[in-house]
Amino acid sequence: MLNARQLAFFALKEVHKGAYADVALDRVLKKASLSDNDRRLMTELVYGSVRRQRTLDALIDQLATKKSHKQPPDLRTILHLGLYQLRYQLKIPTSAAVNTTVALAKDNGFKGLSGFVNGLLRQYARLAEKEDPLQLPQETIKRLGTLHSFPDWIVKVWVEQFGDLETEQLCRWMNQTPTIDIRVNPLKTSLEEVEAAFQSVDVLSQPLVDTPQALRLMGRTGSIQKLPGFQEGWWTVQDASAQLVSHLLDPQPGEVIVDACAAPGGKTTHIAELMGDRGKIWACDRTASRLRKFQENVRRLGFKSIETITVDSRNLTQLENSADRVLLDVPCSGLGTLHRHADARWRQTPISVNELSQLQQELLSHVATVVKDGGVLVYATCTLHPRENENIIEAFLNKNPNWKIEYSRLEELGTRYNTSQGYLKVLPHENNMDGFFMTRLRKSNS
Ligand SMILES: C[S@@+](CC[C@H](N)C(=O)[O-])C[C@H]1O[C@@H](n2cnc3c(N)ncnc32)[C@H](O)[C@@H]1O
Repeated sequence: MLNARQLAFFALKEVHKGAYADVALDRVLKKASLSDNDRRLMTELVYGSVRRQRTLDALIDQLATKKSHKQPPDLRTILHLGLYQLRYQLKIPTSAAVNTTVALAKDNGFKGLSGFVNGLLRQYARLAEKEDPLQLPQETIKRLGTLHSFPDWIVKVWVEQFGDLETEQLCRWMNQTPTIDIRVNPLKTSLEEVEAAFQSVDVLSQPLVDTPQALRLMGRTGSIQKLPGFQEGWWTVQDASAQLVSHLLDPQPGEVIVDACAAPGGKTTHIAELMGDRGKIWACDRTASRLRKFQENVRRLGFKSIETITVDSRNLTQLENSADRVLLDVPCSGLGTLHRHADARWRQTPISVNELSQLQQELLSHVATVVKDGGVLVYATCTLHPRENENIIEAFLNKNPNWKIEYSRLEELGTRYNTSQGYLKVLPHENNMDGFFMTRLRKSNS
């Protein structure tokens, strides 16, 4: 039977061929029969090695005569696995980390290089007894990028916004294991009832400030969908900061709402809850497969007020001037949720950010035409990049003098967020929630 490290190696090979880390991990896990402990170890090794890739490569560059990118790709992956355990999995004894990595090398075509693997890992372990073996560049961006394993361009975007100190806190935060928040459906149950149901299966949870329907799960939960109340539609998994978005929209019973980028429906279903399922919600998305997932969620939660439209919302002509409120939760680079996707930091690039920013601009300028005179539009992203946030809103307001930022609702949502200039920014290192940007705009009554 294959062990957790061997399976982690298979999954990482897929990732290095271009697969998403979660997809590769799931595919390998489905075929394996591992104990819970081994599943956890494998998951940690795959996500950790992907996340810490830059730091691990820097160590190989230092400790081997051949640079990391000149090593055979599979050998580099094996070294990542070994170094990851030595550096970040301190509960694993050094001898176990080294010996299992040497065995991996032997079993996967590198018998002749097992001595090299052994030597490199033992050298790391020896140096680490005295001080951190990682040698860091002087220059701030490269230093933070190497130490915390982020590409320079992301560190630069953050240093320009938050300064060196906060960027370091943010990088550390994004390397943590993510927490899980749920949103309780008040049309079916209460926070107290869900807390008690979770307690009955030894899962602890706690309410959060500013988001009245949120519970944060504490410790191990096992498979989320098996927790009490999921099938019954009592709750939905949604980070607390994403819950703030629909509170900012503040939809009222009986209104017409358009959610222009709706799938998989986290915010649409929240809107339906806030409206008591009374009114009409048009949920639009251009990706049919994501809308199918959306419909499953709507069925589970049991809402009648939601109707879906498969459409590119840049051509949403049928709903012009029809909505009291519009939510535009655009596709974005996700720099506020990097902790949730181990490989996301390596997938995005300055070029993808430019493309997204173009799409966001087009979506905003068209979707604004769906709002009635006097109506509201909330623009939201889960990123921390001004090109997708402040710059989009500033350019829109400059071109559309009949739209203004509405400040009052921002303040009502809680004072612990950065709300300068009318933008509510959730900063993970300060608020301990996913990074988000949101703003509420109102169209004049012309
Ligand atoms: C950030 S996600 C939305 C998440 C969703 N609001 C939620 O809370 O579950 C962005 C969505 O925009 C959709 N999308 C991307 N480009 C689009 C377009 N031009 N028109 C409509 N939907 C689009 C994507 O398919 C994706 O589902």
